[in-house]
Amino acid sequence: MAFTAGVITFPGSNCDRDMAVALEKVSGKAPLRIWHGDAELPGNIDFIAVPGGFSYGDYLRSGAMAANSPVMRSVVAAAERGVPVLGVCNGFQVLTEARLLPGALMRNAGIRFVCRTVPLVVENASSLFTQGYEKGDTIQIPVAHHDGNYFADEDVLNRLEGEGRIAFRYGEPVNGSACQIAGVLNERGNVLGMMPHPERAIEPEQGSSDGRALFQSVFESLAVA
Ligand SMILES: NC(=O)CC[C@H](N)C(=O)O
Repeated sequence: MAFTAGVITFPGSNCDRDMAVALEKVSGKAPLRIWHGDAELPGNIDFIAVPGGFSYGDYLRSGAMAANSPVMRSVVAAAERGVPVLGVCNGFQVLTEARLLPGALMRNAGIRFVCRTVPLVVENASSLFTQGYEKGDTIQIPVAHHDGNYFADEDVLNRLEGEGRIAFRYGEPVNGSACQIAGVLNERGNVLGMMPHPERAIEPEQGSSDGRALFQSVFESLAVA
C-alpha cells in the first residue's frame, strides 16, 4: 500500500520496533522511524503510532515528559488536521498528557505491574481503528503496564459513553480502570489510545492474532479516504 506511516521513538520507548514490524507485516511497507527530537513530521504522513515503553523512565508521571518533546507538537498538529494517531500503552499515556485524549492513567489498583493476555470487548466497531471488528466481539490482547488505571471525572465518563468513544473495555478486572475502560477515542474519532498491545497480537505464533484487524482497519480507512 502506498501509505506513509510513522512510529515515534522517545528515550525509553521499547515497543517501537514491535510496532514497526506489525505495521510492515500488515501493510507491506515499513513505516518511517521518527525521533522525539524531530520537530517536523514529513508532510505526507498518513498515520502516526506512538508506541509503548518507559519514555524518560516514567519519571514525573508516565508519558508526561514525552508529551512535551518537540515531535509531540507536530503530532498534535497532525491529529488536528485529521491524521489518524494510535497510542499504545505508554503511547496512550503520552496522548492523555498531550491532551489529545481526556482522562489520565494512574497506578494499577493492585499496585503491581500486570503482564498477561486479557480479553477485550469491542465497544465501538465503527471507528477507523475498529471497523474490522464486530461490536461485542471479545478479542485476546496482551497488556504490560503499571500505570493503566484509567481515570476521568464522571462528566467525561458520561460523555465518552454517550458519544460511543469507549473503543475497548476489559472483559475482566485488570487494573482498576473506571468503567473497565481499556481504550478511548477523541471526539473526531481519529485518535485512539489503548493500554493493551495490538502490535503484540499479529500472528498466531504470538498466541493471538486478534490485533491485526486494528491495523487493517486503519490502512483500509486510509485507502478510501
Ligand atoms: N508497556 C508499556 O508501554 C508500559 C507503560 C508504562 N511505562 C507503564 O508501565 O505503565
